[in-house]
Amino acid sequence: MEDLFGGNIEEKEDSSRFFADVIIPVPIPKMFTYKIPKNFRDEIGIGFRVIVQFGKKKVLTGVIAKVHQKPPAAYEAKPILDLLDNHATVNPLQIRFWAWMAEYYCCNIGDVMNAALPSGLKLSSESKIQVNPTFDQDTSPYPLDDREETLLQALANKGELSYEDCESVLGIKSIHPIIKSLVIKEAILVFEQVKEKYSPKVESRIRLSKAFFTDKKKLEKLFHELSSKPKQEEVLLKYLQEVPVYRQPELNSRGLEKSVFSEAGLSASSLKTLIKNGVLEEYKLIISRFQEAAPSKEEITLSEYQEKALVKIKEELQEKNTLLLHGITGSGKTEIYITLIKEALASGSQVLMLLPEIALTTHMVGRLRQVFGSSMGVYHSKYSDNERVEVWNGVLSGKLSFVLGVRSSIFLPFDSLGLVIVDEEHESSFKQFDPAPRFQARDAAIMLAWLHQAKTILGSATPSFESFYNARTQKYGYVALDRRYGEAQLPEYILSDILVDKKKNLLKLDFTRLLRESIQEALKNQEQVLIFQNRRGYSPYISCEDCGWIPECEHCDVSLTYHQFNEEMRCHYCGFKEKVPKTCPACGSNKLSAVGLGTERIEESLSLLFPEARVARMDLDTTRSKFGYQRLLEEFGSGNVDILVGTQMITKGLDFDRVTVVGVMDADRILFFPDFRAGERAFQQITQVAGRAGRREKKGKVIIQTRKPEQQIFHQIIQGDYKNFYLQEMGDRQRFFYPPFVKIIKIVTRHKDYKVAERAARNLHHLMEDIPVKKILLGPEKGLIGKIKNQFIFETIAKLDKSGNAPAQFKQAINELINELQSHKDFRSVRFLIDVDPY
Ligand SMILES: Nc1ncnc2c1ncn2[C@@H]1O[C@H](COP(=O)(O)OP(=O)(O)OP(=O)(O)O)[C@@H](O)[C@H]1O
Ligand SMILES: [Zn+2]
Repeated sequence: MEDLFGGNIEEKEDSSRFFADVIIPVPIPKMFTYKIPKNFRDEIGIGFRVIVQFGKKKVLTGVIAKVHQKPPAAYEAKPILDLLDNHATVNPLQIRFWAWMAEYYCCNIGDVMNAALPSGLKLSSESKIQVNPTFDQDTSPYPLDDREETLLQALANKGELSYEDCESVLGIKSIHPIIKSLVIKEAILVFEQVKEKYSPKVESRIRLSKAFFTDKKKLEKLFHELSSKPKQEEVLLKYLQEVPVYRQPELNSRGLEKSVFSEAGLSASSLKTLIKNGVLEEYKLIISRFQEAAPSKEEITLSEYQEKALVKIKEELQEKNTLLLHGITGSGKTEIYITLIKEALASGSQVLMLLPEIALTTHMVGRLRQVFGSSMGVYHSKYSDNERVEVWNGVLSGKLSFVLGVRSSIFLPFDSLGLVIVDEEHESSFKQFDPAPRFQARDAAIMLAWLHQAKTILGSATPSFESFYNARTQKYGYVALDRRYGEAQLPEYILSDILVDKKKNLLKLDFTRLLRESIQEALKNQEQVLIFQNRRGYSPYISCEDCGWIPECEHCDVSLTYHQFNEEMRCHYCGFKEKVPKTCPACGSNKLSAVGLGTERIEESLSLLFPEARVARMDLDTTRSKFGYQRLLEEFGSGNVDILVGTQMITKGLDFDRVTVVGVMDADRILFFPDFRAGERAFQQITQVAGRAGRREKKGKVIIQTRKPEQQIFHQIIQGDYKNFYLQEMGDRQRFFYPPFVKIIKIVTRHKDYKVAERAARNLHHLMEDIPVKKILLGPEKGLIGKIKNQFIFETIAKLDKSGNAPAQFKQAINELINELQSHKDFRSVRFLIDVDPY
């Protein structure tokens, strides 16, 4: 940088130069050393955010990992351009955690930083800027200078500006100090992608106009006039009844939510007239997600069994750091967590509770909010970036000592965790597949807890085999809770043979007679039904009855899924879509038929079979909008829906009173999936969805449709015989070298040219054979899906001996091999991905 920081003067002071190692959010496997300008030297420290130049033009936010006096040997250190904080935004424990994650999951610490920090905390030349909707210049305590005002004006006109736009608006080169200042003044928000743009929730409210509010006489006169207009009078009376402004004048400024009037059945046009005549006024209030909510007083009393489990948990945690709470569906694990969280908070520790994305419902949030009020933060991926920044800062300032969140909440700036809870720990969505870091949030949470010397509780009705294995080998503590709370009993299971019904002509629209009759019965009793099929869309594919042609994605090696709703064929891997062909492009036949079962088709069949029932569907396609999932749950909860069809979204955590029948449409599909965990997953998914039935007095019924009812797994599910199922599967895993007996690392090679991808994968494979650790290498093989988004995919699977440091050695070696290969000109554009524990 020119002489922004008085470069000339610094030259003379060589001996007192200081340097900082900075983590920057780029996929490069190291930190960069920058020079600390003299004017920052006393203020800067580990975990502070700084603005640095990277490459020729880029400006990035980095985080300081280390301050020292050693200049880099290979390059001339550039100066840090600016300091964004006057305190650490990231604490040293987090930096250790990031470093651990980068090493364990074979990625760059910059990738971890990128995943960890919300984009609002990462100002860069790629950032976009918007006005903070809650900013009000008239009431803001911070005056703006001319340039800031110009920029704000431009933002107000344009809606958003890129970093470069900001530079050209003001005609200057280094825009970051101005942006930084506006962020501090809370006038603007920084974001990364357009979809993140923050629009706050606004509520329309009504209050009494000043003239009437301050002058009682005037109001009396008004009532006199309104006596001939009873509807308007009614509206005004309602307001004064809800907001007694004469007894408590301070209440008027907040007024009353507008919807209160319509909900009370009062005339909307009268309200409008009163506003027009200046009696009432309407204003907009921005609703924060972080409303002050006071905990409610209500105390929970644990049942005898819950109490026993609690005592045992505490006992076990005296010795063990991690504990598996194996409590059947509906056993009341949540209430046990609540008691433990309360105790941890009372002792001054922080608490983190992780839930899978789709289990983080209003219901769960509401339940915990009742107990913990606004000292609890909620961290959800559907929240805007700005809301995530608020939670981050809440944890940093100590305002939020308890966070309930999805997998990314492990990155929040906790500094004294005492307890970490991972609920539904078996859930596969704790694993992040793309992009790097490809971490398993449950495993990472255990590491995080260890760094804090905190305890971890893993909870599930159907534990993952890894966790159960760790419990059986005494690495984890173990507490079982095998009784449902209250009077509720486990449901009755019935296997329904699809082939038998088919032969007898009893199969109608893919429903066996038993399932149809059970649904009918439930409907008659005004009970609710869940139908589970883990496949969205109408049908997995369509096919020509004459020549067998199947439409495929142009960019991926998969067939297109038929979505009847908008008459489209869609690729579930890259989003490619096209209209459904009228005739077969291969042979011209017009006999194209839908093959297989998706949720859309089941929804349609249900409407045909039960025309009087209200049917709804819950899958990725119906829950894309921010509140889509929530709305469906509310509809179902309030009884507006009789039958809910869904993918694995309906298997998690739902706790509704009136569900008595659960149908599993096609259990074989889950069971015969080509993956070593198919059995484990089938056990988990079927048990979990079954667990939604009969959670109150009335016993539930679960009907499993299958073509192979003799399969042993079904009988183990029915008997709740997790242990024997586990033992049997573990025998196979040991014989065929699968986790938890070995460590698996998957190495993926991708390139747009098939030959190049294959050759690179082969080369790497050969090189890996020479890594001197005990291992089995499988591959390289075309991926299960051979091409995604025009990139051909080859995979090698390494199975490593878990003992000793074989995995660590292997990881280090592959990183080096990949670097070596990539320096070869043929392979420069090949992408190699390493996925540690890829399941
Ligand atoms: N001590 C208690 N007092 C009152 N109600 C309770 C108590 N314990 C549990 N419940 C109620 O029992 C039901 C089941 O509890 P909860 O949802 O915590 O089960 P769970 O173990 O999480 O089940 P799942 O694994 O199926 O989600 C809930 O409606 C809950 O409110
Ligand atoms: Zn595709």
